[in-house]
Amino acid sequence: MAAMLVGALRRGSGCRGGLRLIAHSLRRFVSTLVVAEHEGGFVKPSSLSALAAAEAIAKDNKVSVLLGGSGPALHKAADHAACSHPLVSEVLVADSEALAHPLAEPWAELLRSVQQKGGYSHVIASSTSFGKNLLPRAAALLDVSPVTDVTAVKEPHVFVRPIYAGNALCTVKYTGEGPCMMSIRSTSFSPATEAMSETKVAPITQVDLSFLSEGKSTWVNLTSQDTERPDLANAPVVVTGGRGLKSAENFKLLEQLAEKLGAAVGATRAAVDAGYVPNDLQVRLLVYHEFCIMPCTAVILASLPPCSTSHLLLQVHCCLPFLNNHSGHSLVVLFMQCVFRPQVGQTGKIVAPDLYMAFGVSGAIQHLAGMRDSKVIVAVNKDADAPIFQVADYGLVADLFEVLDELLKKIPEKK
Ligand SMILES: Cc1cc2nc3c(=O)[nH]c(=O)nc-3n(C[C@H](O)[C@H](O)[C@H](O)COP(=O)(O)OP(=O)(O)OC[C@H]3O[C@@H](n4cnc5c(N)ncnc54)[C@H](O)[C@@H]3O)c2cc1C
Repeated sequence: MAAMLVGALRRGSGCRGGLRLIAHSLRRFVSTLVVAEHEGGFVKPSSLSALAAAEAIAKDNKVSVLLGGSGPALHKAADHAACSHPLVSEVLVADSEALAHPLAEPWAELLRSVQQKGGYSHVIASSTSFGKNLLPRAAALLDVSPVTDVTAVKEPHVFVRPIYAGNALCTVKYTGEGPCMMSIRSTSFSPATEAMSETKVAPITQVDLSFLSEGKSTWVNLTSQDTERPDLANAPVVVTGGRGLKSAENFKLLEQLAEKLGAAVGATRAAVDAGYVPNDLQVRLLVYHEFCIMPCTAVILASLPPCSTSHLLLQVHCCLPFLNNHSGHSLVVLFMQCVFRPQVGQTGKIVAPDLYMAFGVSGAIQHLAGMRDSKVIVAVNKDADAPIFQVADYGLVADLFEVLDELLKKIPEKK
């Protein structure tokens, strides 16, 4: 129906009043599927931002929330989703062990199936590691081209997204067939703060998962370091150090400050590469079956430098068609080790905390791309011409070691 209406609009048939009527009818057919992530029985803040993006598409958007996983936490999160936003009209729950981990393969199948049944005009996921991994794969299955990293919605099919490491913003119009699949930068869409009335709790429906087949990838293990520090991506205060810190020993001063402020610690790529920052090591082991691997390809995969999960998985997915073309062996096991770094920027995390403090950071565009949306930016640098001062709300031209020393003396311990 919506496609027919678009056709009529494109042909320009009818009088202006008729067109207005058609455009009005078209708006009524906006319906959105939000792929939600959850943790500890609650929908994650980044997915609540995806709901805010759905509202930006149309005030009368009919929103379905898709949640997957298994166990009581999933059902608790479904209850949360059902009353998380006034536009949510239904919550779809996919309860299966196969969806308990963020493996793109079964999730992409799920998304394709739910989309084909629901015929949504839009599908939204957050630009998290999971969303970035899932969306292109699901879009390929549905034969559409996704719009990624959307920061603003101008019209239902017109979006703003950053290009050139966030140095420019471009407005793009999605002209493809439905659905319009998009990932959004959660820092650009504030989740609704008003509580929903109890009468507006959306119904929860179980998704039929009979189509799920045994996939080619299996989740084996995840080990991660527990830390009491807030997660870098969601922390309200971030304290970041750059190459100006000069050593891993000095970086500990920054950690002491973060401790006192209850802040997350970030770093520039230069500081990470110089080895100033302890890495949070996470090891993810994936097993890929049924395709062959050429020795030279194995070398490429094994020598990947430490990088973010999404970056690493993207590279592996890019290799898959190549691997499949060289069949000959039936089982291949790839051990992928992924180091999660506290790096902020184009190739690191995108953050937008209430307070961002940068010590000894020059402000390269690749770094600014990851933090320029922070509400208040404080920069300490001994070079008055450092580009970081162009985005800073408060800038201090000073030796960072003197400033850190004074701050550590004056700020009381966190209770
Ligand atoms: C494709 C690509 C992707 C990239 N992605 C990222 C990314 O995601 N994140 C990222 O951060 N970078 C990224 N980079 C690297 C980026 O270009 C810069 O090299 C990096 O951000 C610089 O880090 P820095 O500011 O710590 O170091 P520098 O540029 O060396 O700056 C150090 C600063 O410390 C100051 N300083 C030194 N001593 C003191 C002192 N005692 N007191 C006060 N100030 C002092 C200096 O004046 C200087 O301004 C990327 C680069 C490329 C090519």
